[in-house]
Amino acid sequence: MEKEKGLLIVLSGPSGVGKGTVRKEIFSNPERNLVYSISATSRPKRPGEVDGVDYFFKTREQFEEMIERGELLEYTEYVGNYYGTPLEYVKKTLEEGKDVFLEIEVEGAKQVREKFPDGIFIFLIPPSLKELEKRIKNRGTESDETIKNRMEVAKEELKMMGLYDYVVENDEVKEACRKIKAIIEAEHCRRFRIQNKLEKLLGGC
Ligand SMILES: Nc1nc2c(ncn2[C@@H]2O[C@H](COP(=O)(O)OP(=O)(O)O)[C@@H](O)[C@H]2O)c(=O)[nH]1
Ligand SMILES: Nc1ncnc2c1ncn2[C@@H]1O[C@H](COP(=O)(O)OP(=O)(O)O)[C@@H](O)[C@H]1O
Repeated sequence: MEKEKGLLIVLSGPSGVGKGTVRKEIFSNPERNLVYSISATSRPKRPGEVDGVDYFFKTREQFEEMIERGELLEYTEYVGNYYGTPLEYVKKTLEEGKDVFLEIEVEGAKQVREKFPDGIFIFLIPPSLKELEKRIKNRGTESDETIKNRMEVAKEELKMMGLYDYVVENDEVKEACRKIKAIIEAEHCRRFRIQNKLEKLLGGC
């Protein structure tokens, strides 16, 4: 019987909603079959970040070469830096039957949808716009003007919600992770129910 392919899971949502936080929590205690796809970026490495762990850090020139060689599943330019998903790793890992998890912003997610319509697209939302603003403010050093711009961008990003399969509220991080894991589990059951039943019935043939 043909080997089951893994699922492609895309976690997306507006800037500041907590995508990175939720993803790190999920991978602090990952499911056996779930792997994270490390993105490439041209943004400078932050203190504590490790090349090949947090990102594959590239120069703009190196990143543009990757684009030209068709090595990226999707990419975007976000706040002045490139971000993209290496295609080969995703393809190979799905073929091996593992689930691949992407944590990317909305433009990239749209491109993935076109290439992998069977992916599971999960959109993370804040409990409220006020809370989103608080998170963006808490995160860093941005001026009031930038925060206003960020909020306008975030409102546009929120409008993309309708393109996703699932919407999960990130109120409590642990609760959001629990819901995401439950979605992945449910999708496995739904998609592979028939194949699993068949294998059970015919197993050993
Ligand atoms: N399209 C796309 N977005 C990505 C990728 N990797 C990370 N991102 C997004 O890029 C944005 C900026 O990430 P980062 O510079 O690490 O800063 P953060 O705002 O602290 O998460 C976040 O919204 C990430 O989800 C990728 O491979 N493709
Ligand atoms: N559920 C939550 N409750 C409160 N604060 C949160 C929650 N999730 C994330 N945050 C905080 O919000 C800020 C933005 O989170 P981050 O993961 O960087 O967002 P994103 O990756 O979507 O841009 C961070 O300061 C983070 O600690």
